[in-house]
Amino acid sequence: MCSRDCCSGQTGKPGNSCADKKKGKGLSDEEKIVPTPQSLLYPYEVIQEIADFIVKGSGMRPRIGIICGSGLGSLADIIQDAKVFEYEKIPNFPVSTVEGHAGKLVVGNLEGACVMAMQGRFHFYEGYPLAKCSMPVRVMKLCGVEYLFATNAAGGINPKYMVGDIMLMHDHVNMLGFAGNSPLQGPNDPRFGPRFPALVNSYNKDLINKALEIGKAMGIESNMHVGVYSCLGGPTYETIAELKALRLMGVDAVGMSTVHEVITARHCDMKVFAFSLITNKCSIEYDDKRDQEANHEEVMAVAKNRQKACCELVSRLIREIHAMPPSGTQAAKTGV
Ligand SMILES: O=P(O)(O)O[C@H]1O[C@H](CO)[C@@H](O)[C@H]1O
Ligand code: HPA
Repeated sequence: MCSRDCCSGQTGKPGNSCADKKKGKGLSDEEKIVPTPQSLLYPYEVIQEIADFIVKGSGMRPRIGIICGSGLGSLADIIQDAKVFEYEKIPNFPVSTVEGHAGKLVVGNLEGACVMAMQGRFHFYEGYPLAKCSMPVRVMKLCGVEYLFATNAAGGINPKYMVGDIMLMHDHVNMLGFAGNSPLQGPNDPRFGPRFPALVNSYNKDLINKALEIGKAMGIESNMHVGVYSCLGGPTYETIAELKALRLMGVDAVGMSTVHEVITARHCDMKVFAFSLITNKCSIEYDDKRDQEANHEEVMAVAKNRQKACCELVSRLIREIHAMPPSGTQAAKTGV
């Protein structure tokens, strides 16, 4: 008997079990054109298999997960005693298709803490459903990760933001959610989290405050902000009218990622720290004479220039977390 929501109560009917559907047997025309709900793409057991592969393959049980934004892959290069998994070699893992996203998962030690870092994330515009884009966050959870560090390259809408500044995210506007899309769409598996997760206080205030202190100690406080990020579907950069609308909504920085990862992390009760590296200023006036069209080469170049500061911020924050006692039972597990 299958316990999944998609076929519970249907066990007596040939062609209606998950196994039959996988084999493509007995589907009506109507069923064939109905898309699979997002949450059924990666059932708990498949996520568990991927997590087991990583924990066994690395011999480590990470406590902190890092997602490297465009051009910020060097965050994973500073990990020591690293075990590197290419995405192609991880069972059931998607592949990275965007320049500046190497497609490697790095597990090792950073500032004494065991971490796992994604050198390459998955975006909606690559053609992946949101649940697939954020599936690695659930893998992190089942590996034992308590803290998600999500980083991104973003355009600065707040006129005070300069190229190279760092914006600590304290909230988001989920534009893909406004359009009716969510990584949590479909039957809910309570082993991950509740049907209706709350998202207020998603971005851990203690970690934001610690990061601000670290920024001060690094002498970059005037290049650091706390603000609101919004994710659009991409791959086009925004029109001026869209940027004006986002600014009216209180958005400070815009990108094409992170929000669905944060939603997935909060659903399974991970603590979240996220920041945007401002790689370009978004022009929100039609008569702006400056040549400010966003482009990915510029995004990558700015990220490369600022990677040292980003690495230092992440390292120092991880050092502080490592000094704190583990909060959950998962984290209390050491070794494999
Ligand atoms: O959000 P990350 O992955 O850092 O990348 C940002 O940079 C790319 C556009 O230049 C988009 O993918 C946008 O989301
Ligand atoms: N818009 C959307 N995504 C981005 C941008 C931008 O201006 N810069 C980097 N990623």
